Amino acid sequence: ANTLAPSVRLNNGLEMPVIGLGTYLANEGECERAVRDAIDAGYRHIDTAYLYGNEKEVGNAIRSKIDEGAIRREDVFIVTKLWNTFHRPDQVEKAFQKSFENLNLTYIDLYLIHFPLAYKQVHKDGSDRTPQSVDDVNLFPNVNGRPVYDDIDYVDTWRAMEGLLQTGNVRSIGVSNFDIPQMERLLSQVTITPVTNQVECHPNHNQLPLIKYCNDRNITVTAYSPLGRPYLAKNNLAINDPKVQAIAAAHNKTPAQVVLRYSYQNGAIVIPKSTKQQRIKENFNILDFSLTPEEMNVMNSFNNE
Ligand SMILES: NC(=O)C1=CN([C@@H]2O[C@H](COP(=O)(O)OP(=O)(O)OC[C@H]3O[C@@H](n4cnc5c(N)ncnc54)[C@H](OP(=O)(O)O)[C@@H]3O)[C@@H](O)[C@H]2O)C=CC1
Ligand SMILES: O=C1CO[C@H](CO)[C@@H](O)[C@@H]1O
Repeated sequence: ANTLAPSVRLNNGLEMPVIGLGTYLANEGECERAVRDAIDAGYRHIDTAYLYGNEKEVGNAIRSKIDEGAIRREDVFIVTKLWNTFHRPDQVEKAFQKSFENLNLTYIDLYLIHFPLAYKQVHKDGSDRTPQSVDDVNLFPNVNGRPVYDDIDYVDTWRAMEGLLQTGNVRSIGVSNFDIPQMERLLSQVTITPVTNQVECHPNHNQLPLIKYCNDRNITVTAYSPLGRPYLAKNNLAINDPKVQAIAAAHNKTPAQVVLRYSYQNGAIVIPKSTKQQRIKENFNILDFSLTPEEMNVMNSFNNE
């Protein structure tokens, strides 16, 4: 059997594995196999979202692994997210229910507010009709390419998220893409503290102040785009840099592993996405080495804030 990643204890007492599989752009036909490969490689945490359109495939993969006897439901941590068009408090349960049905997994471990901003809810057919179901909603309402926002306070959305815990269908709730002032405002007004804040986090955007802010309050930070999305070909991306290649060579690791290890050593949970079996394994294999303080300093130099 594969070695599993350790878990962190969340502020509600539940445990969340420190490495998860990302699934944004894990498309139809490849997502299910990638999730199965990840379970085989030792991953016990999968990150999806209603937005990604692959919740059914994620659920199918997990159920097939449960049916095979490879895992039990309680061995895996499944995360999905509330999209921006469903922030109205009376829409939150409906949107959750849709994700819950798509995943079809007895319960969901963690449900996140995907962004601290709301989009207006309009029908995807372009008419003025009120959408009758979640799948009727245009996920990117826009006028001439500009998003159409709705004036809904994320504090009100959060209170509806709190209500979901009563159903027993979701065990933890959290947020995503919240900055420190937004966290501060949320925490000052609500009773249940988010278990995590999932944010963009990699050497070029290392989020050290946010990690400290959250960890001081017993909130984990989940690092999304932890490789820095190499396909966007940004300048100065750590994963492509000779200094990172040298650090990797010194540890007999790959640049991707060094980049993931860096955010992990900074205290973040990492959720790299890959649909390639070899990379899925590679990205998981970051727990058997550590970066020295000098190497961490080199990695810190990529931060561009
Ligand atoms: N809450 C939010 O708003 C957001 C959440 N997320 C979540 O975080 C996850 C990860 O972030 P994501 O944006 O996908 O970006 P990542 O930083 O994880 O990069 C993924 C890209 O890197 C490639 N890749 C994977 N492994 C390696 C490797 N070892 N070496 C070189 N290239 C590699 C993948 O290609 P290939 O698949 O071909 O291997 C893919 O193109 C998402 O999938 C999603 O679940 C992401 C963005 C926003
Ligand atoms: O989760 C996500 C995946 O990436 C998308 C495109 O950048 C984001 O909009 C979204 O937050």
